[in-house]
Amino acid sequence: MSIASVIPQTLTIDNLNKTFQIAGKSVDVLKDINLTVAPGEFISIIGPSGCGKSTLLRLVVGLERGFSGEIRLGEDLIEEPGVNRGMVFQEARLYPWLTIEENILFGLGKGPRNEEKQRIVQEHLELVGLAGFAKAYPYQLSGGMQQRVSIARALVNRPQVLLLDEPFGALDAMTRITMQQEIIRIWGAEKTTILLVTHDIDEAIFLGDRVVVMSKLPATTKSIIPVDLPRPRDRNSFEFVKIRKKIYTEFFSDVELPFAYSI
Ligand SMILES: Nc1ncnc2c1ncn2[C@@H]1O[C@H](COP(=O)(O)OP(=O)(O)OP(=O)(O)O)[C@@H](O)[C@H]1O
Repeated sequence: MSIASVIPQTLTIDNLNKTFQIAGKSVDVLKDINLTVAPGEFISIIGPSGCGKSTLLRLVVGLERGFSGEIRLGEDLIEEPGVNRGMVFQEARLYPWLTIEENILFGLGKGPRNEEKQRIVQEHLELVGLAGFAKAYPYQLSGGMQQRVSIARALVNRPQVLLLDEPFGALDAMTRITMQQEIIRIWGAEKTTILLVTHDIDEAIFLGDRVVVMSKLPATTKSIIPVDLPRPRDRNSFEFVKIRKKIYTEFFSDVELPFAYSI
């Protein structure tokens, strides 16, 4: 049975604009972003470096203030962090002096009673395939295992929306592919809505129900490409390669390349 008991609601991003002050100048980073994410949908987000992908996730998780437009989960406006959203960053960000179970417990906060907390932590360790590592310390785990712990910590409050900011960026190619399969397994079990930022176009297609391609600054949603392929996906299938080509074309349409490059 799934750990999640809360049915995810629609995430709505309406006319979102975000400006930063950088070196005394106003820089428009996000411009008129509109995106409606269905409950349980998996959205991949790609775009040029510095276009505002992380900013978008930080706005959805409630870490960033001072924007115009609206972000809603169901009927509720998002204005600050809350347990209905969890975030995983590129690096695992675990506390090195705490064991794996203590790291996950830390994410759980004050809510449940002690025995209940132990049960929840154990369930999440099993969910991410680390049942035997409760008493280990982060330094005793590989990078991929540490990242699984941070996924467990983000899921422990049963968030409706999981925000993944290049979560596999620091991993080697082999571990990365394993983690992609793991996240699909966890998503299948939990039915959590997921927004994933990645620089890897294949990863975006392998994982997402739709791929959002953002433009360079000020970033808009340049195109949203559905990936209507059954899972598990074959990265070498004709249909996959066709979508990859379409996304490459979209991705590079406003980017000047420093050398001759054929897509
Ligand atoms: N706290 C901040 N204060 C001022 N400017 C910021 C802040 N955070 C981000 N920015 C600026 O906003 C823009 C977008 O940054 P962001 O990190 O969201 O981009 P990104 O698309 O995630 O980049 P990358 O793909 O390289 O990780 C950049 O120009 C950055 O300098």
